[in-house]
Amino acid sequence: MSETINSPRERILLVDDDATVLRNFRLCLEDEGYQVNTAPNTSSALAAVARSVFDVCILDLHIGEEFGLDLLPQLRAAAPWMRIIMATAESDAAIAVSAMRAGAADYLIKPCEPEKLLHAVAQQVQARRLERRIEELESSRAETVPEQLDSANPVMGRLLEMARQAAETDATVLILGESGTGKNVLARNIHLWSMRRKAGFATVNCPSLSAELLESELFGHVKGAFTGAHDHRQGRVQVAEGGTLFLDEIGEFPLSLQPKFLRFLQDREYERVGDPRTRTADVRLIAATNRDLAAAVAEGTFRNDLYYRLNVIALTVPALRERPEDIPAIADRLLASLVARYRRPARRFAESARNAMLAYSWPGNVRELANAIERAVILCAGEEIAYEHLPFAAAGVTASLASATPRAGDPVTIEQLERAHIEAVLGATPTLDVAARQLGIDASTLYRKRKAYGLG
Ligand SMILES: Nc1ncnc2c1ncn2[C@@H]1O[C@H](COP(=O)(O)OP(=O)(O)OP(=O)(O)O)[C@@H](O)[C@H]1O
Repeated sequence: MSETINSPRERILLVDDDATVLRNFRLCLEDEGYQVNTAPNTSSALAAVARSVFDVCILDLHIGEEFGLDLLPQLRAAAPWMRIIMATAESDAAIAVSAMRAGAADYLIKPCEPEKLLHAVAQQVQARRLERRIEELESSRAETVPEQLDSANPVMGRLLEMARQAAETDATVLILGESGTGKNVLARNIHLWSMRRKAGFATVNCPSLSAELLESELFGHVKGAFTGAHDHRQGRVQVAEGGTLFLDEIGEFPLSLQPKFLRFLQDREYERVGDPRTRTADVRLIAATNRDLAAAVAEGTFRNDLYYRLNVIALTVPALRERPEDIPAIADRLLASLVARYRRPARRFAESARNAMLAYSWPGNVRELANAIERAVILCAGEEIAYEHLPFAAAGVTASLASATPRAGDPVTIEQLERAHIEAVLGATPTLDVAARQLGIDASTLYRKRKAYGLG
């Protein structure tokens, strides 16, 4: 599949044996921006529905020798979400009633003026959009408005720039980074920055399901496909049609299902569980993981070819300790939203709290910061959140460190500032080498400075 700029356009299927009607309807609908496919008989209509996802179908009552009302239940079974408008040359109330009973959404009398056709289609498209929106809301996480993403940190700033550029294309994006750094948030923002923003964003949480259930969750299943499959079910791929499919924790994707997923990634083709018909999807893929996928490939738990297919644009979200300059702004935003949620009096952070938040290494990243602030908002009875309200005691950041840590602009010497910075970085990183890389100096220089400042 080509990686092109794509807008979410509703797909319409026209089923009619009259070539002139097909042509006229098609031109009229395409002019309006719809994506239109035509089928001159029932078998090609069923084949089209099996291949692609349509939002609306205009079904002629008489298709040559065939009767549209006979095809209606088959179309409904193959594509229960598709809104069907029956079209006929005669105004016959009895047929209209039968069509509606059989599941048609509307009824159109031919010949009809373009305005009438467009009006009827627009009504059904609107209904489909609403349904999709509900499906999307149900499938997405509780907080549907993604957090604002900007950064004062140059590495994170470049990453956001790349993410915005990638959002304009259909390229697959792989988001890497420690747990809690905001990979989900970034994925949802990429969707919102893209042309696909009006269509669905569906998340699949890979580790929460067995290989069988994950396959059905992704691609859907038909009734009776396996024990417990009491009904047809559309997969997340279909919920995301025209939009974005987000695979969270792709590193945990079951090895046995990886070949099927690789094929989907390459061709956007798939089958529902229990249904041999091949379908195509129009979705953009974003995947995220906190695992080292290259290591998983080396261990044999992740397919090499899948890794290369996913790794088109890789964005590594830095840990919070690597972008401390973002802590104040994120903390302020979190404070404002949590205060509103809990209707609590806290309005600002005391200096001691700000210093402690800057000095701490946040191994759980933004998630841990959010939890700490949530706790503080609940505990704080006044307007100012102080060091005491933050859950640091157990984490090893002392009040004296917090209150004594100098910041840029404070009336302190460069040495005092350097010492505090080195101490904080040493506390936040696992090894001297990592600390040296973060500080932008070589390990031997850091070793000397550590000794000189008496930092152990
Ligand atoms: N820039 C931000 N501003 C405010 N809150 C944020 C920001 N980034 C992340 N968060 C919050 O931090 C928490 C963790 O974010 P998210 O779930 O996106 O992280 P993740 O990297 O996907 O985590 P995991 O790897 O565990 O799935 C969420 O509650 C999210 O709302």
